[in-house]
Amino acid sequence: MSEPIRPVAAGAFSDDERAAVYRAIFSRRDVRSQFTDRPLGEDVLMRLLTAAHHAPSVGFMQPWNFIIIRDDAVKARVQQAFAAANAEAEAMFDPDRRPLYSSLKLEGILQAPVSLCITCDRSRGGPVVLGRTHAPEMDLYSTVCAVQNLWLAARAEGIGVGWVSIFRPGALTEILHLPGNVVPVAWLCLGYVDELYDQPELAAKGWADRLPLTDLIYHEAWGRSG
Ligand SMILES: Cc1cc2c(cc1C)N(C[C@H](O)[C@H](O)[C@H](O)COP(=O)(O)O)c1[nH]c(=O)[nH]c(=O)c1N2
Repeated sequence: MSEPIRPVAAGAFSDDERAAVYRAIFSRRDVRSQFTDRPLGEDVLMRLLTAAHHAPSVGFMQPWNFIIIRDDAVKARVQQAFAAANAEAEAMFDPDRRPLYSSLKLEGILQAPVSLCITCDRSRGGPVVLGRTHAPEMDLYSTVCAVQNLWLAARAEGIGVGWVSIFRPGALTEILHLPGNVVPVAWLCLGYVDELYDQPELAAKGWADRLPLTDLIYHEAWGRSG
């Protein structure tokens, strides 16, 4: 049943509102080690999940599920899965970069009070989904939009989020008993933070710098700068 369309004003936000949106975008960080012990309640978690659930999705497919993990035993298994994959990853970097890589903390799975696995159900909506017929990966992209909504809402709530992706294929599927049609898109560590880096931690620690935006903009076709 479709509802009648009720238009809402679509003008620019007030200066303060706009500043708040950009502040969330620019001060959002990937958090690995600054989590405090402050418990994360159900109310705020539901606000974050509601923000995620309002993300755009291909054909309005809403392919996501949110698996909330508070159990230390499950977190411990995931942390072990990280450690196994991270040891492999470390060995793949050039020897001259390896010491720096080893010094980086790349997850806070056991420190964060709550973890969240955001999944993508690739079969939701059936085999033909508006906008996805020629590009099946659009459901995965939609799920990433949900992650980003949550990440920004969390920043506004004073909650840090850390995305951990250093897992062997199938590790999260096995630990979380995911069915075959469901892909684990993001393992997110969540917890209140008192402080954040003022720049990406990987930049602060000399791993990578932010690329100049002007180098990334082309006009009309690939490679044509203004
Ligand atoms: C898809 C994906 C996957 C990962 C990440 C991000 C994204 C988007 N990031 C966080 C990443 O390192 C971080 O976003 C960048 O370094 C930029 O820093 P800020 O997010 O601005 O703090 C990340 N960080 C980390 O320490 N371990 C990880 O496994 C991952 N995995």
